[in-house]
Amino acid sequence: MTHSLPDASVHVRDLKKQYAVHEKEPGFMGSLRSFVSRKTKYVEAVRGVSFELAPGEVVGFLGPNGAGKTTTLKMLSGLLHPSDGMARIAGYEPRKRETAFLKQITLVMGQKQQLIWDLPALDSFLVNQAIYEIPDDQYRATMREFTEVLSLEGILKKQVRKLSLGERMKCELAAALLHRPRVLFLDEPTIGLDVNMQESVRAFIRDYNERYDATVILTSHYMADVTALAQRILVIDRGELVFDGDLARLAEQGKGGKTVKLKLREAVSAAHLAHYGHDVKVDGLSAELTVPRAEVSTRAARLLADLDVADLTVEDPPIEAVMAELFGGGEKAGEVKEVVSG
Ligand SMILES: Nc1ncnc2c1ncn2[C@@H]1O[C@H](COP(=O)(O)OP(=O)(O)OP(=O)(O)O)[C@@H](O)[C@H]1O
Repeated sequence: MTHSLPDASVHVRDLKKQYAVHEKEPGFMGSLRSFVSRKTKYVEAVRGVSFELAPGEVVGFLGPNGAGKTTTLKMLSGLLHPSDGMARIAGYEPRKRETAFLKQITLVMGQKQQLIWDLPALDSFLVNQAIYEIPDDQYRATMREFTEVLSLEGILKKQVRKLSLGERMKCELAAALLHRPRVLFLDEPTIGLDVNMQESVRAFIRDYNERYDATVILTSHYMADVTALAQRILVIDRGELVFDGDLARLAEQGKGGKTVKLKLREAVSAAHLAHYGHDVKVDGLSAELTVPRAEVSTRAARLLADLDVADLTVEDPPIEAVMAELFGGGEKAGEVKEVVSG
């Protein structure tokens, strides 16, 4: 399909967001005291993030809880004003929220809904058609396409409140993309969905990206979403970008070594395999063990020389393991500076 569409590139330079949080001590006296001396905390949620995305690029935006992902996406879609720095999306400055900009983007938040609860999804679609001034023929064509790719037949006329979570999420995505935006900010679009539904949502995003050459920034706690869709990964930690590169390079950041998988012709005990590596697992004639990254070739050569091996493969650890190793799986909030203003 050919398009004469505007450039869907994303430029972000030194973007920052500081939240001011006014604190109040508990109880009535606390309320009174807060009239006299208000305690304000500043949360440095995003601390100078820079990156560029080419049109049509799909990136996974990862990081531990509270790292600043949602805050960044809200700034890029113009919902939040940055405290400092610059963003340019498809040639527009998001903070201005110009109509032409809003027609080029969408923000989908898996935990928030935009569909009207008591009406069928179709009614919300018509509202969006009016808001985004979608011509009738384009609306019909997009509806046909989405109905097929997302299997929406039969659910569009049901009250949204009566849909399952997965059905509702499919309608949410359709509503959010009905105006055919070129830049997609997807914040946990598959959260809470079962594995099959996650796969349908992924297939839809992939199809949309290919059809419209859309640029996509995707956050997800399900690494399968990221590995299935993104060529490039951005990792944010405590408000700062700590990694920008492809998945394989991210896997190399882990110190946990590589996984060697073996198919053996003769059974070998786990204790014996422990001479070649750690985290040994044996299941009949299949075994796996972890070996240090720098010694993969020498250990593999020793395994092949010493044992009756039918097949040997070397794999990077799953990306979940790398992320858990990098961030310890713990929660990290933005850094807090305490200031008292009277
Ligand atoms: N409205 C707000 N006021 C004050 N602090 C906020 C506000 N929104 C977010 N924060 C704080 O800013 C930091 C970044 O939050 P953000 O929601 O952007 O992180 P996240 O990476 O999306 O996290 P998660 O993966 O848990 O959704 C956190 O410390 C959070 O508590």
